[in-house]
Formats: sequence, structure tokens, C-alpha cells
Amino acid sequence: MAAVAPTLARRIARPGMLPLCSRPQAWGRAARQSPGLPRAPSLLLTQRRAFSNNKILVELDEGSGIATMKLKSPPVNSLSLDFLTEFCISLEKLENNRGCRGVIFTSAIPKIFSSGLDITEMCRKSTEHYAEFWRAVQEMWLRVYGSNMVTVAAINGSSPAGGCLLALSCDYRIMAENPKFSIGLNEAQLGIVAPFWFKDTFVNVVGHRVAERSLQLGCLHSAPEALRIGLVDELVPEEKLQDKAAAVIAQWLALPDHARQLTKSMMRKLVLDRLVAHREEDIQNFISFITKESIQKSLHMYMEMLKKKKG
Ligand SMILES: CC/C=C\C/C=C\C/C=C\CCC/C=C/C(=O)SCCNC(=O)CCNC(=O)[C@H](O)C(C)(C)COP(=O)(O)OP(=O)(O)OC[C@H]1O[C@@H](n2cnc3c(N)ncnc32)[C@H](O)[C@@H]1OP(=O)(O)O
Repeated sequence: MAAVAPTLARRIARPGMLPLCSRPQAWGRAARQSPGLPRAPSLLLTQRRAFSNNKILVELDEGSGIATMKLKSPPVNSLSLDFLTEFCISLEKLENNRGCRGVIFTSAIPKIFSSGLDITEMCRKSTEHYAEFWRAVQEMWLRVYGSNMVTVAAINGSSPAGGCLLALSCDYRIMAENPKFSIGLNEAQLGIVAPFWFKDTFVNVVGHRVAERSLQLGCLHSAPEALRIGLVDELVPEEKLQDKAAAVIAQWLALPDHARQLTKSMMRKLVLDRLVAHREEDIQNFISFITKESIQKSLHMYMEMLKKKKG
């Protein structure tokens, strides 16, 4: 994997090299068994394939066609450039594997799903770095939101900002029912602004009014509140999270792939197309925004606040 990563990193860094249309066609992902038919238990027990890179552990159950992508980038699963690159490589592998029909995203770090974009990637870096970083953030969203597979976020910890975006981009969200865990697009609290495609994804999940209020206030919602506003679909005890996620995917996979995939594509196309059409402009917007001295000061103060809270 280490040898592959730099090449793919370069590909991801160039626009249009990994176009969404390079994925198998919606109807091309082979259903490995007829919907609803019971599977032989021996198959369920035996066919597991694991691959991993530094920050993402992937396990594919070839019997059920369900993969689990475990985020493992201590201390807080922040979405750094390296992390995003590895994430996209792993997801691309699964997307290109016709035997994989569903993915669960979860965390291997206790109490944290993902702390969002790595703030240090947005502080005092070169324009070239900002462009590469932002393209990787876009790529993650395009790939998850546009995935042909059934995607479920098993949110086993707090999930602010970019972490929330990852969960919002899935087909279904299940959160551990721990009132200490929070989730939301809290960018406003950092003095920054969630870009239009973060906002659009949020609106598509919770509706305009809830999204507007939550975004303006930079809310981090507790798990019960997230359920109430529709930001997550259900809460379960943490120990049941993975089983529940697999059960949900199995239920979604019981439908014919092509019908589900075309419906998903129809629901998401406008929002996806908007970023694809304005990708370079969006990168330039990000650069002009993030290089403002006032924004750099806000981010610096926020990082200091995190450190003080710790001390
Ligand atoms: C007109 C304009 C229009 C459009 C604008 C154009 C473009 C848009 C521009 C910008 C958009 C940017 C979008 C940004 C999205 C984001 O995701 S920003 C990140 C937001 N994340 C957060 O706010 C989370 C911050 N972290 C926490 O709240 C906590 O750390 C935690 C709840 C996740 C975990 O708490 P603890 O377990 O108590 O751990 P610590 O707080 O002690 O943290 C450990 C360690 O990790 C460092 N850290 C935490 N989060 C991050 C992070 N996101 N990035 C980098 N580093 C992080 C923290 O500082 C600690 O470090 P050390 O002190 O140990 O060195």
C-alpha cells in the first residue's frame, strides 16, 4: 500500500483524474445472491478479507458483501491530507470490488468518531498546500456522497464539522446513545464558514430551517438532540452499534441494486454536480478565505483554547 499511496495521492491532487463516472455503473455492481435469500452460515463465518494502511483498517466480509472502514488516526481521527488520501484509496478499492456492496464507517479510537478537518492543515501553510488539502476534502465528500454502495455511519464518538460531514454523506447514521457524544457542523464557532456543499448535504438530511439555525449557531448536538432533529437516524447502545449497522445494510441490500442506486443518484445528483462544476472555483474560495489574517487568528485562538481546556 505504501508504494501505491504517493501515485494515488498525485492522482487525487489532479482534478478529473478520478472522475465519479469511473466507478462501476450503477447497475454493474453484481448482486452476489438473490435479495432476501438466507446465506449458508459457513460462508458467513469464513470469508473475511482484511487490508489496511496506516490510518484506515478495512475488513470485507465476502459472504455478505459488507465492508467496515475503521478510522484509526490517533489522537482524534482528524482529517489530515494523509488521512484523506488513505481514506480515498481504501474507498476506491472497495468501490471497484463488485463483491462489496455496503460499507460501515466507524472509529477505532474510543469516544471520537472524527474531530473533523485537521486544523493544523489550515494554519500558515502555502497556497499549494491549501489547494491540495482542499481537493482531498472535496474528493472524500464526492466519493462518499456519490458512492454506489450502501453507506452507514456507525458513530461511536464525537463528530464535529468534517466528521459530521462524513456521517451526513452516508445513507444512514446510527449513533451510540452516549449523551457525552456530540455531532454537528460547528464551523461558525471556529470563526469559519461551512462551504456550500457541507451546507447542502446538511439541508438534505435535516431540512432548511433546522440546518440554518444549527449552522448559524455552530451547534454541536448531543446524541439525543441529534436524533430529535433528524441528524442521526437512530441511537443504540454502543456495544450494539456494529451489529445494528450490519443489519441496516443487509436490509437496504435486500432491494435490487440498480433501483436503489439510481434512486440515490437522483436524490443527490444536483448537489454533487454543483461541486463537480465548480471544483476549482471552490478551491480558490477556500484559499482566499483561509489565508485571511483574521481567519488565521481565529483558528490559532481555537487551537489555543483546545490546549487550555486540556491543561
Ligand atoms: C464567504 C465565505 C464562503 C465560504 C467559505 C469558503 C471556504 C470555507 C472555508 C473553510 C471551511 C473549513 C471547514 C472546516 C471544517 C472542520 O472540520 S474544522 C475542525 C473542527 N473540529 C473541531 O472543532 C473539533 C475540535 N476538537 C475537539 O473538540 C476535541 O479535541 C474533541 C472533542 C474532538 C476530542 O476531545 P479530547 O478527547 O478531550 O481531546 P483533546 O481536545 O485533548 O485533543 C487531543 C489533541 O488533538 C488535537 N485536535 C483536536 N481536534 C483537532 C483537529 N480538528 N485538528 C487538529 N488537531 C486537533 C488537540 O489540539 C490535542 O492536541 P495536543 O494538545 O495533544 O497537541
